[in-house]
Amino acid sequence: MKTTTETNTFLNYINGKWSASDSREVIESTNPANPSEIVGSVQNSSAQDLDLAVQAASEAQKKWKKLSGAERGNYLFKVADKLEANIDDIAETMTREMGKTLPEAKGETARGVAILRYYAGEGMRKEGDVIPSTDSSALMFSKRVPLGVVGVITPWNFPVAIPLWKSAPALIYGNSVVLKPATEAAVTAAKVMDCFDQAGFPEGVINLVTGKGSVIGQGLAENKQVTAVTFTGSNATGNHIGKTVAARGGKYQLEMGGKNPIIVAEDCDLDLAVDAAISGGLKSTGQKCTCSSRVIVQKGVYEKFKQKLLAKVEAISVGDGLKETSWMGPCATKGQFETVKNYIEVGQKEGAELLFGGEPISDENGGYYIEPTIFDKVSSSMTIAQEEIFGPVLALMEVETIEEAIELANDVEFGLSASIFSKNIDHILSFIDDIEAGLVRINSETAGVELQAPFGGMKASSSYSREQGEAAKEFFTTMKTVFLKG
Ligand SMILES: NC(=O)C1=CN([C@@H]2O[C@H](COP(=O)(O)OP(=O)(O)OC[C@H]3O[C@@H](n4cnc5c(N)ncnc54)[C@H](OP(=O)(O)O)[C@@H]3O)[C@@H](O)[C@H]2O)C=CC1
Ligand SMILES: O=C(O)CCC(=O)C(=O)O
Repeated sequence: MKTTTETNTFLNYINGKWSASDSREVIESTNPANPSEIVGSVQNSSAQDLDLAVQAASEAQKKWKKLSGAERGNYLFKVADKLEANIDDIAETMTREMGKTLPEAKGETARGVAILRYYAGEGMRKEGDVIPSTDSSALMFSKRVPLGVVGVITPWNFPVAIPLWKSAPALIYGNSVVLKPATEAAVTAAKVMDCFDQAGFPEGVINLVTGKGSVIGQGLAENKQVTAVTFTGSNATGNHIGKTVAARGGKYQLEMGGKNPIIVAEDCDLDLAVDAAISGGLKSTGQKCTCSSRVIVQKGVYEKFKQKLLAKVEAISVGDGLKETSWMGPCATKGQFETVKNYIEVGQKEGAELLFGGEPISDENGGYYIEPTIFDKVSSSMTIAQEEIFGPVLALMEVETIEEAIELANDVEFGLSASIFSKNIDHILSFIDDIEAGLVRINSETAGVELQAPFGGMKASSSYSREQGEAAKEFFTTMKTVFLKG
């Protein structure tokens, strides 16, 4: 990877070459556990840089789509090997850049390797169906074909997995890619891109352009040569991108927020439910769109659940994600830290009872740490029960019945993931039927995504499309229906 090593500056990757932006400006990416440490600088790219990348991608796609699926898959297998070889460096960079603990960062990078291998294999799978024609002397079949250039706009919370679960399927189905990663995690993205470079990917097939969302992300959304845009991030940005791409007739896919409930029924294994609330709600400092943020507990076990939860949350160690002793790292950015503090204040003002935590943790390096926080007596109309906090905050809500629990669980604008802890098959079946969520989890935490299964939400969480697994084919290809007669 070409970096100017003295300053640890990372370049754009356009048409198979590492290049500086014509703006000659860089943006510093800092460590949320130690904000005075600069992890690296990335290019503050201009609209002209983006144009070059889109042109390169458009040109390269013409040859790339002509390769067989197996040939494209071989390239992805090579990238997977490079990523695996660099797992320690990339995971450490991720921890230093966005704060996630090192074991979580290693797990995510290993997931990236598995994603690449899964989609590499996809190059050998079927790309259409034979459909009987009413004309007995004709052959009729459908054939999936690539879209063209795909714009990939990604957030900072999964800086390896999300760029890969969008780019790998785009590539295997014959598209070329321009990736615009979140600025807060762009150094990690540059290191992932280096794996494509080391694997000898043909020039222009995948490109990286870093810079401001309002310039590079917006530019991808507006550019008519970019046939499709896939996005994960906030609802405000996602909805804006959706409108922009739709207005020029492009295809888009949006994965956005969640306000995921976990229902704890009286008949469940309470210890399992407690562990799931903690793991699903507080891992990654609550910065997952699949995080549990509302814990809806049946009256009969409410007090017992609360005491068990408190005992375990008290034992959570917060600190630099690079330290083995840290179970929970800092918030990823100063902005995120301020947002979470603000939600905690609003929760108290609106009458929720602060049961545990709620304070920033002072630290000699000025890291963006917040105590794991539990609110009691939360009602559905409160802001902390409605809006995505993206921080280590759990809201406890008490209900009498499972019907009431499901109604409460559905009383939000989001519908990404939802979980129930119960041993009662009737409760479980009505939960599966009535819950408004794309991911329905029984006796398991709300977070946790399997790369071979469809991923996405209902209501405001997604644009009704699904990504990952076989579902990716729907978004990253279009269909030809061929009627062949001799
Ligand atoms: N669903 C999820 O997984 C995620 C949800 N969020 C939610 O979003 C909140 C804010 O986080 P934030 O990082 O600001 O999320 P954003 O949605 O603003 O950022 C996500 C991506 O979009 C880019 N972007 C920003 N503005 C535009 C634009 N006008 N056009 C095109 N692309 C753009 C960003 O670039 P740049 O980084 O340069 O701004 C980044 O690459 C969080 O508190 C959380 O609630 C955040 C991350 C992931
Ligand atoms: O839970 C996961 O593994 C993925 C979550 C996710 O996609 C997100 O937070 O953006």
